[in-house]
Amino acid sequence: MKKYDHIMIGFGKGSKTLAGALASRGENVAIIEKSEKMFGGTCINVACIPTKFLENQARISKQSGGSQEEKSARYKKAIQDKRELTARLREKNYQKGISQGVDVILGKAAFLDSHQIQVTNQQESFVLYGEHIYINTGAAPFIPEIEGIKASEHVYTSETMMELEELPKELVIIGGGYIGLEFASYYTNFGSKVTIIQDGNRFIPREDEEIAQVVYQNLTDRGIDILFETQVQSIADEGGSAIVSIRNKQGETTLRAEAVLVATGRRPNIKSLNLANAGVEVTERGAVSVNEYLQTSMPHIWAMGDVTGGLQFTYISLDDSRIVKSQLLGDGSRSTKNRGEVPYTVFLDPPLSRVGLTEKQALDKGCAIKTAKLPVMAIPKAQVLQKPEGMMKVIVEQDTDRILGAHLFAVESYELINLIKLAMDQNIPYQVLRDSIYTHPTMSESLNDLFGMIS
Ligand SMILES: Cc1cc2nc3c(=O)[nH]c(=O)nc-3n(C[C@H](O)[C@H](O)[C@H](O)COP(=O)(O)OP(=O)(O)OC[C@H]3O[C@@H](n4cnc5c(N)ncnc54)[C@H](O)[C@@H]3O)c2cc1C
Ligand SMILES: NC(=O)c1ccc[n+]([C@@H]2O[C@H](COP(=O)([O-])OP(=O)(O)OC[C@H]3O[C@@H](n4cnc5c(N)ncnc54)[C@H](O)[C@@H]3O)[C@@H](O)[C@H]2O)c1
Repeated sequence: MKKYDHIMIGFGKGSKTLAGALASRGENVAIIEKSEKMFGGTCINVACIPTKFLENQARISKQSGGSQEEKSARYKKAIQDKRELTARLREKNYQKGISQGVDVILGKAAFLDSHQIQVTNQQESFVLYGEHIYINTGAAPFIPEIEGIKASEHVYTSETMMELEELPKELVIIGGGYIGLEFASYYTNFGSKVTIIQDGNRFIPREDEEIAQVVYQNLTDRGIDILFETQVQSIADEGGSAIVSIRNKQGETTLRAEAVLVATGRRPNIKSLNLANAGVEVTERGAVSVNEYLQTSMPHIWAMGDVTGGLQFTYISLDDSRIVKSQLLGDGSRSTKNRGEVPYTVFLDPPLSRVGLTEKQALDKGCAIKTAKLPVMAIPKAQVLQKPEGMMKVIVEQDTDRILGAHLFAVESYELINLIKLAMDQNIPYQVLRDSIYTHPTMSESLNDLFGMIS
């Protein structure tokens, strides 16, 4: 039986980063990955990178306009180019692992006990021994129990949707979360007619209410229909389309769509791991149970990324690897409690970026606050970019002048939000951002005006 100092299960962001760091120090490291199409993990193959490539292509296509045939041709080309991009990145990730001295092993991993892992691929099945083990198996789409959902040929997940070469004329999206809204935005720009079905009664309920209202208005102005408190009863194929039967307060009706995207959340990938054999505990919600140092119930086994049931972002998996690395190679002080603010962006057009508290959250915590709002149309760079839609809002603590939250529904906000995160982490008072010199014309300079409106 081959023995390793470190075995990573899953070729995710956390694994590949940690594996490289350990291997470069002469440690004996293996990554086990179940699919050769997933070398490098979810992000580069079927998630962040391909979706953001399509997001960009969709905006370019929208600007080009033209007939439905031209739009469909551009869409098809974008899907093909996306495939090339992911193949290139996959190969690059594989080669990087190898060149760092990491053994990349193809096969599905399952625990036999707390150190021995059974690896099974199409050719063989064998056992490896790991002194230290890291679970980084990610998450998979949750598919709700809806009649006909599995049988329909027109139902997709985010992953399979990005392999669809024909631009759907009508797209129905089940779920109005990150994936649902992003795909709604891309496919609208490509030229599809999009309807989002949401089970709840509020639009992006975790977001600041005022900003959510502006985003909602923007999406509906772009022609996206959003149905609330609506249940999908069944899906049935008919004449090259899916017939989606829905029910809400208005009664029952059907929607016809060439494609139906299921975007109802992603659940940790633990099923095939046989965690019980290793004595690794699982949470009630089916994630690997970890403490703030990402240690599982077994002292030599850690978990990183989506499988821990926390925030599902690539940069969280990356930061998880820093937390584990700090225990293995550093002073062990880094933890999920001191990693700082976690910003995020929903890649709409314009993007919605956020860090920190909403106004309501700040008030509920009993904070005395000051707020400021700036319409994006007032920002010169937004006019230059011909993207004047949106709104920026910040929340500042009355007594300390600390920034508590920022909600930027604005072009290029995915860059700007990281600057505000830095200020928040470093306890920099809002006046510093207000009075800073920024290059012109940029979206950053809007911080002069935005924070200048705090009184
Ligand atoms: C459509 C979409 C768009 C997204 N966009 C963004 C974005 O813009 N920005 C962002 O930060 N995040 C985004 N995310 C989230 C991001 O992709 C994930 O949070 C991130 O990829 C999780 O990485 P990870 O390290 O947890 O594991 P993953 O990268 O998911 O890697 C897990 C790996 O484990 C393998 N595996 C599973 N089980 C086994 C087993 N038993 N044996 C061996 N191997 C196994 C899997 O095949 C997989 O390759 C997006 C997600 C989706 C679905
Ligand atoms: N830009 C980014 O960083 C980015 C982009 C895409 C995805 N992601 C990550 O991927 C994860 C998964 O995204 P997601 O959109 O699948 O999940 P999500 O949890 O963000 O949203 C799921 C939505 O589906 C709704 N829903 C659930 N069941 C339903 C049903 N039967 N009918 C109608 N609506 C239903 C929920 O109310 C919710 O609004 C996110 O948590 C996010 O972290 C990140």
